[in-house]
Amino acid sequence: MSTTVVSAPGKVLIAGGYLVLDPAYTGVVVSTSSRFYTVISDGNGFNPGRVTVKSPQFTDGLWEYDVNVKGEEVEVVQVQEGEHRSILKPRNKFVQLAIQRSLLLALELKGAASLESSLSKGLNIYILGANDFYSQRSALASLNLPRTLEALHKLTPFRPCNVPISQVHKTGLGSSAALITSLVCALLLHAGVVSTSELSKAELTHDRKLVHNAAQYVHCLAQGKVGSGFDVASAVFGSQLYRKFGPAVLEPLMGDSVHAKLLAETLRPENPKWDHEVKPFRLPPGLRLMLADVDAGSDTPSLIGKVLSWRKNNVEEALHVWTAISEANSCLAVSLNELSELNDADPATYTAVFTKAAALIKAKWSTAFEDPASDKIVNVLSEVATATEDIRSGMRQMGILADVPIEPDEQCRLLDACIAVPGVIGGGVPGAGGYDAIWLLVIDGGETQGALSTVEGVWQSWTEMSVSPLMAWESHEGGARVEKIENVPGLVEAIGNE
Ligand SMILES: Nc1ncnc2c1ncn2[C@@H]1O[C@H](COP(=O)(O)OP(=O)(O)OP(=O)(O)O)[C@@H](O)[C@H]1O
Ligand SMILES: C[C@@](O)(CCOP(=O)(O)O)CC(=O)O
Repeated sequence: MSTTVVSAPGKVLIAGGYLVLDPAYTGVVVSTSSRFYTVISDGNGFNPGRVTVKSPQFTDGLWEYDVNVKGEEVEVVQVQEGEHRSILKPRNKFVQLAIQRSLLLALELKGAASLESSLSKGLNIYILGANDFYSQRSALASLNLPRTLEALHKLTPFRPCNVPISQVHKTGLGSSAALITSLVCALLLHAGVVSTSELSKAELTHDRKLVHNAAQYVHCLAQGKVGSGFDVASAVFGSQLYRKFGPAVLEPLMGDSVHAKLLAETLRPENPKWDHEVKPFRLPPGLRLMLADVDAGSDTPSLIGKVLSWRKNNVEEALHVWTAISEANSCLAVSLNELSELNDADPATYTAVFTKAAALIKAKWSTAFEDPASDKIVNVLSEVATATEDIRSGMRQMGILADVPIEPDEQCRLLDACIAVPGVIGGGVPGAGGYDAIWLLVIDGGETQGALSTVEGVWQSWTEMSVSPLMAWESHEGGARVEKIENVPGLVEAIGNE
């Protein structure tokens, strides 16, 4: 059987942090051009049922499993034999659960003979994350390279991190959600549960929904909790306005083991208990997402715990703040969509406005255009800017009230400096906030680079915190997708060099 390759993008929650944990609110999530890749091929046939998983970027990135189909069960046991039999090999709960539950679903939907046949030669699986998922500061420093996009492009794709997986410095793009999505989707594709043709369709097909439900389930199980799931949803479907599903749908499946029939019944897309909402979305033409990793990462679970307990103990105050943030979040989504519509209606005027606005600070926009068509476009652009400012002030207020550093002063100063650059529309702290990252929306100056290079200059010369750019922009390829291995720069080499 041929090689199966599936990629899934990372994410940036530009609006809706915390609120999206409650299905009453939606989040605006942008999926990134930086992706996780899973490559599956048949083994050499000496060990039927042996599944070998390698993550060549990590010093401990090797896990071997023996998979046995036993009646209505799929047993996945980590292989412990080898040179150092007395030392238990490290486990990878995320990977092991993805394999067990995906193959159990395949058993129910394709039958034992089909599953046994796809495992008959064993499977070799490679998992690789784009460099953006892991901080490249030390790599740049060791090569004497500056922290710039140009320098990042010089690094080998999928470069080894030279540490065990538990010690890697993640950048917040959602490595575990992108990994689980690419792995679950690749396994379901390799086992014939979903098809390349269905996954290639632009619409939200049955197959894509099944991948979503399965990946969402495995991710929740591996994390030991049902979060909002915006990260898995964007890894599967791409940029979107997301509303969380009620956790009740997964309750019957959260135990240590699960019956194949119940698994398939629960995960099938027609199950009405899957009540999440995915409204596909994309950033308007001419706007580019810029991301930077800021040195000290924050502990998201403890931030979440504190915010949720503040909300529980201060119901009215929290409702007031969340309502204001939610209104600003909606304004952001509506005005971004409106810009896309204005471009569709009159691309020439749209491009002319963007070209002129790119060179101006926001305060000058309102007086720079005289004709009504341009005026309309620049007004909506200003609404985007205002919405990002309103979101930031709401998030800062929530941080103060809940005593949590959502947009701490250091991040606030950095964002203010970036947003003052001509051509920068707005920005914020992604997701839960804290000290770990910032995002910006910038007018894409094309060849001239404009705001992009000025912002990079601000980041490079920033001394209060160490700021390092990420290469990602918005994914134009949507969510999870089937790849040809030779079309992904560096992938063959990353696997071959190992
Ligand atoms: N390249 C990889 N290969 C195998 N497993 C990986 C890889 N990257 C991440 N993982 C798995 O994902 C787990 C990390 O999950 P965790 O929830 O801490 O990350 P995250 O919060 O998604 O990361 P991020 O900071 O990128 O948002 C690791 O412990 C490991 O099990
Ligand atoms: C705080 C929260 O709403 C967003 C966390 O996002 P991030 O992992 O910081 O990008 C939690 C969640 O939605 O799971």
